[in-house]
Amino acid sequence: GYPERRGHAGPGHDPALRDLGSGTGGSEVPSLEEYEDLCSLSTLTEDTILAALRQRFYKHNIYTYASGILVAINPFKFLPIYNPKYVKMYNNQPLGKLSPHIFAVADVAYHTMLKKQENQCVVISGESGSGKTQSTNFLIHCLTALSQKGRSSGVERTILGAGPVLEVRG
Ligand SMILES: Nc1ncnc2c1ncn2[C@@H]1O[C@H](COP(=O)(O)OP(=O)(O)OP(=O)(O)O)[C@@H](O)[C@H]1O
Repeated sequence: GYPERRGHAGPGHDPALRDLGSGTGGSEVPSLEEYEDLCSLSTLTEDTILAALRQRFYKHNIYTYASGILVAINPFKFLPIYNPKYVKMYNNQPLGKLSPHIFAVADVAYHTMLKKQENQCVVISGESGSGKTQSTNFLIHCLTALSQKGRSSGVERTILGAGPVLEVRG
């Protein structure tokens, strides 16, 4: 499990990341039924999983963990959760300590690579239009931001530029 996993998240946790982009100004009381990790659900059925994801999505929390897997629901609109502040916030944090986020996955892959000196792999799957390319871009953005070299060498632009070519080639 996660070293500092919160599991069932109640009100008052991690105020910096609660209900991002919901426009409620934080005045809305978070529901006790809001789970950041689907493994914390007491009853695990398709219905309870979808209900938990739906409830989070309505509050603009598009990311939810299923243990070490990140479930992302395409919001089809801009959410202000990808700026450098968030790269910094997730830097060197154990998975599950902060709210679920694609930057948390990137950060864990990056730091595990450094620690173990082994290549890491992030598998992104989903149906067409679900946000795989966008998620890949966010991952690369975070990885290059975490790497000092990435910032000066323009490697993010180079990798992102290669994406469409690779997609065309299947
Ligand atoms: N996290 C996100 N925030 C905002 N918009 C998003 C996000 N993820 C996806 N989108 C929107 O959804 C659209 C489709 O996403 P994307 O192209 O990443 O899907 P895909 O899974 O790669 O699709 P395909 O398999 O057809 O290539 C994007 O152009 C973008 O407008």
